Amino acid sequence: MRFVLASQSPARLAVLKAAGISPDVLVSGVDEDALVASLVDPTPQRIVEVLARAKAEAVDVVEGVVVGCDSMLLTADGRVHGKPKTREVAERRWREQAGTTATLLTGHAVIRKDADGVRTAVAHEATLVRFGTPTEAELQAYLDSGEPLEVAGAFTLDGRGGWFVDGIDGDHTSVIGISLPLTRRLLHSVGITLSDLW
Ligand SMILES: Nc1nc2c(ncn2[C@H]2C[C@H](O)[C@@H](COP(=O)(O)OP(=O)(O)OP(=O)(O)O)O2)c(=O)[nH]1
Repeated sequence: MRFVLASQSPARLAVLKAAGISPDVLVSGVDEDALVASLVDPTPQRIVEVLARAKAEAVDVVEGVVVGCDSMLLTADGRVHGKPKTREVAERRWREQAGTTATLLTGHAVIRKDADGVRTAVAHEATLVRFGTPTEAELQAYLDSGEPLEVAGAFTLDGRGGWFVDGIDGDHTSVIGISLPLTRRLLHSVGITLSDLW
C-alpha cells in the first residue's frame, strides 16, 4: 500500500523510516497562517488538527494512505507558537519558556483512499515538555546554530535542543513531529494495520 507523508519535515521522515516505513514525500504547500486566520476563535488543539488535515488533503494522491501533521507549542499563558523563523523571536521564546513546562501539540490526519472511497481520521497528541535553563552563553550558542529558528517551539528533543529538555511526560515521537502510537491508532480506524505497511 502506498504511504504518503504530506510533510517537508526531515524529522517526520526520519521517525517513519526508523519505524520501518519508507513513505513517498509530497509537500502540501498549505498556507498555514492564512488557514489559521480563517478559523473563528479556535482552540490550540483544533488549530493543529485543522492544519494537519489540510496538509493531508492538499497533496495529490489517488490511492493509498496519506499522513499529515502539524506541531505547535502551547505555553502556560495559553498562546501557541510555531517556528520562530527569526533569531529575535527564537531568543524571546527561550527567555520566556526556559525553566517552565509547556505542552507540545501535534495534530495528525490519516486519509485512506481506495476503491471503497475516502476515509479520514484526525486527532492530536499532547506531550508535556519541561524546559531546562540554558546559560546565557549556551542560549546564544544555540541560537547561533540556527536550529531553534526552524522548529516548532524553538527546540528539538533529538537535536541540540535536547540538552535543554529536562524531561517530557508523554510520547517523544510526537514531540519530534509524528506520534507513532497515535498514527497506529488512526491507521487502525481506517482499516490499516502496521503489517499492511511493513
Ligand atoms: N528533529 C526535530 N524536529 C522538531 C522537533 N520539534 C519540532 N520539530 C520540527 C518538526 C517540523 O518540521 C517542525 C514543525 O513545523 P510544522 O509542523 O509546521 O511542519 P513543517 O512546516 O516543518 O513541515 P510541513 O508543514 O509538515 O510540511 O518542527 C523535535 O523535537 N525534533
